[in-house]
Amino acid sequence: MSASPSYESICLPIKFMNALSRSQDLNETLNLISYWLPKIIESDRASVCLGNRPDETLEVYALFGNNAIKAKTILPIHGTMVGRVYQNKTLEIQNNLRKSEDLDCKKLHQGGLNSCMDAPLQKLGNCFGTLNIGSLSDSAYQPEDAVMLECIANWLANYLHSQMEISVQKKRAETDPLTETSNRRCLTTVGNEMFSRWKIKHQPFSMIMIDIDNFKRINDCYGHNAGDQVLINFSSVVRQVIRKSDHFFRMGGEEFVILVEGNDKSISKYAERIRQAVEDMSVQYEQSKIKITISCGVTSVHREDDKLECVYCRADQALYQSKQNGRNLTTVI
Ligand SMILES: Nc1nc2c(ncn2[C@@H]2O[C@H](COP(=O)(O)OP(=O)(O)OP(=O)(O)O)[C@@H](O)[C@H]2O)c(=O)[nH]1
Repeated sequence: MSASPSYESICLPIKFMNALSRSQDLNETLNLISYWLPKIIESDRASVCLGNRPDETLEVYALFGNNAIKAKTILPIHGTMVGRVYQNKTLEIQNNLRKSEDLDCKKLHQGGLNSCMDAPLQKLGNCFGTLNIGSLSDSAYQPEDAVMLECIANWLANYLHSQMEISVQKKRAETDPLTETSNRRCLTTVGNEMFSRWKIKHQPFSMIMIDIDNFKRINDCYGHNAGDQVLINFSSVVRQVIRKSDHFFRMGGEEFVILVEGNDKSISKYAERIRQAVEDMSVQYEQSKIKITISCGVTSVHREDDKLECVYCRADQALYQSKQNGRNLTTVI
């Protein structure tokens, strides 16, 4: 390493400070941190890990530089240096990675690194992640570097923690608690964004509106809890059939919407696949096996549509026709 940083001061790039204070998004903040950290403490790799409490794992959320452990990698807490730092809430330095028995250190060494240092990210005494750097050099990190990383981690933990809180609350506000699908409020946001992209960039999209058939009978026959279980299982089956790029919403009651990006000519076949998957499923509730069917209304955005509601109304009309024609059907308008 070149000149050692001093114990008394840290030099922070103004561009980093400005970008950090402007960032309103957790991912953007994580990426900013991993991008700028090697410029503050000389390193060949920087990453941020966030803890996943129920799973006892850590996920690499952002990464810059050497790719020895890739972003999105899930690391166990036990048997890793990063896990120990997370659990003990104490910074660690490993200046000879080839000698380490820790899983993450071995991976870093296989990827060409020789030293690493991890610091806990803490708020109110709780550790929620780690800030990590790595170097190609042997014995890269000295006690003064540890003082710096710890200080930076404590300072950044405030930003990260408040943004994590905001993103949890945002997710909660946009999620239906029963089925864990996005809710109607989220449909308005995502739908209007897709509609703007259609108007400005001519990127088309389609809407599939779904309504469970004779759902009232299920509640009447088996009880409200059974009805809830049907809604949960139905949502899970739909999530298995749709693609990652699709957006799935619960409008309320037993009515759902899927927004599909792009100009999918086979959208009716796609809706049929969903309808068939639901027809094939059965919900075990106490001693009963409950079968359900759905009706679908499908439409794509048209040139003459001047707002999202036009698409919504057409999908609703198509759904109405499916109901009128006997249910368990898909209608395209
Ligand atoms: N269990 C349960 N039932 C719900 C929930 N939300 C709405 N419902 C019930 O869903 C039923 C919907 O009934 P209807 O609107 O008459 O529709 P349907 O029986 O599915 O009939 P069609 O749509 O015409 O096929 C009502 O009895 C609502 O009380 C929920 O979260 N859980």
